[in-house]
This record gives sequence, C-alpha cells and structure tokens, in this order.
Amino acid sequence: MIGAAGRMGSEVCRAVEEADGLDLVGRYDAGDELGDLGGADVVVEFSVPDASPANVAHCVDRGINVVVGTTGWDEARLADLRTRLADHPDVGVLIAPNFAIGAVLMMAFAAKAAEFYESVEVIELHHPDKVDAPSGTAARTAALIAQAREQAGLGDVPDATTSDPGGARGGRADGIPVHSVRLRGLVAHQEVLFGQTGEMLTLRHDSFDRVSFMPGVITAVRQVADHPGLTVGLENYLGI
Ligand SMILES: NC(=O)C1=CN([C@@H]2O[C@H](COP(=O)(O)OP(=O)(O)OC[C@H]3O[C@@H](n4cnc5c(N)ncnc54)[C@H](OP(=O)(O)O)[C@@H]3O)[C@@H](O)[C@H]2O)C=CC1
Ligand SMILES: O=C(O)C1=N[C@H](C(=O)O)C[C@H](O)C1
Repeated sequence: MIGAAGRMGSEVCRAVEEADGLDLVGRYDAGDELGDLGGADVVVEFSVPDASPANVAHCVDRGINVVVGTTGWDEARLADLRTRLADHPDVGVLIAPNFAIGAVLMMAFAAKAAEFYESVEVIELHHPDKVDAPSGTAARTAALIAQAREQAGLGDVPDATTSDPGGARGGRADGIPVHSVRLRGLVAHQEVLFGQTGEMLTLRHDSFDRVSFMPGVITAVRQVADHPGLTVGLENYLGI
C-alpha cells in the first residue's frame, strides 16, 4: 500500500487484511524508499496528485500491477503512463476516480442521460481537507457528459451570465459547469443536475464513510493482473 498512513490508505490496509486470500506485504508513505515493495504482486496507490505518477512508474518499471485511486491523472499524465506500459505489456494498471459502486453507476447514468438535456451542472461536495478541486469524480463525470453531448450534437449549455466578478457561477470542466463545496462533516458526495424545459433530473450519490470504496478496491486488486495495460474507470472491470 502506497499512501498507507492516509485516510484512504489506512482503510485499504484494514480491508486487505480482512480479505480472504490477500496478504498485506508492505505499507509505504511519504519519504519511504519503495524498493521492491515487499515483493508485492499488486500495489494500491492512494497518495497525492503530484506524487502518484512517479509512484506508479516505479511499480510498472518493476513489473508490479497497480490499482490507483489518486486524483490528478490528466491526459498528459495518462499518455506518459501508456508509453511506459508499452515496454511492460504484461503489467496492468487501473486508475479509478471513484471506487464506490454507486458513484460508478452515477457516472454511467449521467453519461446516458446527457444527450437528452439542454442544461447540466455538476455539484461535488467533500470534506474540507481535500486538496484538489474539482474532484476527480466530477472531472470524469464532466468528461463523460461532454463526450455524450458532442456525439448528440448538443452545443454549449445555455447560460446568459455576462457579469460574475466573484466567480459565483463556479468553474468549468470540459465545458460543463462544476461547483465544488468543502464542508466539515462531509466525506464524498456529488449531484448531477439535468434540466430541460418543464423538467429536471437529479442524480445524487453519497459516500458517508470510506468503507464505501473498499469493495471496489478489493475487486480491483483481485482483477488488475488479468487486465494488462491501462484501464481508466472501475466500470471496465464490472461490465457496466
Ligand atoms: N478513487 C477513489 O475512490 C478515491 C480517491 N481518493 C483520492 O485519493 C487520494 C488520497 O486521498 P486521502 O487518503 O483522503 O488523502 P490523505 O492526505 O489522507 O492521504 C495521502 C497520503 O499519501 C501520503 N503521501 C504524500 N506524498 C507521498 C509520496 N510521495 N509517496 C507516498 N505517499 C505519499 C501522505 O503523507 P503526508 O500526509 O505526510 O503528506 C498521506 O499519508 C486523493 O487524490 C483523493 O482524491 C480519495 C477517496 C476515494
Ligand atoms: O478526496 C476524496 O475524499 C475523494 N476523492 C476522489 C475524487 O476526487 O473524486 C473520490 C471521492 O470523491 C473521494
């Protein structure tokens, strides 16, 4: 486990220790020498966006499969990783912006609904210790919605705003409006609002506890070696 002392890392260590047939062979955190990673077959990586690419590269170069939950994997970082994996064709890497089954379904439902609605906005809500905004889940949701809208020939979301000195309208990801809320007491939550004349569809997912991510992480640990190359999104392991 890389990022073992973190909020997710400590939960993953517990889940692996409780899982039948899995052995936790090493815990690594900031400043640790990764070396051969305890001879691990699979590494789980939940660290920080700036450290994740180097950690994953270290594993790939040693032929170790990796399950990655850390955010910040933009297209440039994914392209570098694909290049590296080309030299290690037997290694599997899964990068999943969200391991909660409900969040994976929410993203799939959002992609499905996107072509039917003129308006859409994503609101993600997280604990205030989160360092990145928007969340990886919101960025991925926006990318899927943008792709579906483009395929359907939809243009920009309607928005007559001409004055917004304080940024009250929030940000944009792939052209989709995204709003990030940081609130003590929250864990990880997201709403996708779709609007059309006379109606509205709301998709909402809530992770109230980090245990919600563990079935997805354990499933990924068990499957990653059977999926050589780079996979983005847990849905690809679940047949969704
Ligand atoms: N895909 C998913 O389902 C989920 C993804 N996440 C994502 O996972 C990541 C971690 O989240 P969270 O656990 O809440 O964050 P934390 O800050 O609690 O944990 C991150 C850990 O990584 C450590 N770390 C920092 N630099 C390195 C490094 N170079 N090598 C190894 N470890 C390092 C940190 O140490 P230190 O504190 O000393 O810097 C800390 O212990 C985030 O990107 C978050 O968005 C979170 C939840 C679910
Ligand atoms: O930092 C978090 O907590 C989370 N990060 C991921 C994200 O950015 O989408 C997944 C989940 O939302 C929790």
